Amino acid sequence: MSKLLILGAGGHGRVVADAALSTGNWDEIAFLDNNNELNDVLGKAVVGGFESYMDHREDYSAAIVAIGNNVTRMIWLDRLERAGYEIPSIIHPSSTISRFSQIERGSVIMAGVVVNASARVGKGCILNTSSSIDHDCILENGVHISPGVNVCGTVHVKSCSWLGVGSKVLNNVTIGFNVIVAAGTIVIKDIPDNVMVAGMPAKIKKNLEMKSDVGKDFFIPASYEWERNEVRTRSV
Ligand SMILES: CC(=O)SCCNC(=O)CCNC(=O)[C@H](O)C(C)(C)COP(=O)(O)OP(=O)(O)OC[C@H]1O[C@@H](n2cnc3c(N)ncnc32)[C@H](O)[C@@H]1OP(=O)(O)O
Repeated sequence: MSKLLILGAGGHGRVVADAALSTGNWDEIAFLDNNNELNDVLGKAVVGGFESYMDHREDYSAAIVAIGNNVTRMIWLDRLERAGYEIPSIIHPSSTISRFSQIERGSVIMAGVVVNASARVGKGCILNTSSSIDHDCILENGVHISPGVNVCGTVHVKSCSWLGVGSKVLNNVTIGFNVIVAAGTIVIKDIPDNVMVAGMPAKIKKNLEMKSDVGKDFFIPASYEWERNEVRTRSV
């Protein structure tokens, strides 16, 4: 029997649960959430707070993190992996994912998403509703692509960056680590690490700090420093 534990029973957690149920891959789903007023979400049990994750290891073989904040999501994903949970990727059946793309564990792909050939999506990413990731793109770990975003071919988005709703990225651009691309922005040139950009074309609006004790290396394991040539020749 396949049982999935979802960390986070908020709006994003409900969408992840819905996508997981749509796959037909899970016999049972339950949530962990720190809101102790939640007992039942979408008719599924909330079986404890986040910190109780070790207690459920025997009952639930697989777990996924449904937390919107990129850094927090990656930290919890790491804890679950270390605890021995299987970390699946959840891919909504109405998405169109190229057989020549690669999706790493812990990533969730919502309804209406398109991922084209030779794209590579790292660990713990969110590809939100009706976004598109075109050929040869590299999304490193912990990236969030918001609803309606279009990423053209051969774009590289580094770890923990967030592309806001409806933003668009032109071909061959690199977006740095821990970047926020504001809603509706058009990115036409490379963006450095740790900034928020907005506008058409994108301009830097502010510098950002990584609000976490863990260093940048935590988010970019060597295995995810992908070479573009390797991406073009790999298939699932
Ligand atoms: C399923 C789901 O719901 S997934 C979630 C999807 N939601 C989103 O994608 C929301 C994205 N959020 C945004 O775009 C927000 O505007 C944020 C996160 C960028 C705001 O970040 P903040 O750091 O709070 O920025 P702040 O509001 O201080 O604005 C800083 C500057 O950027 C500008 N700015 C902020 N957002 C935008 C935007 N979308 N377009 C143009 N300019 C913008 C502000 O006007 C301000 O400009 P100024 O300094 O010239 O006055």
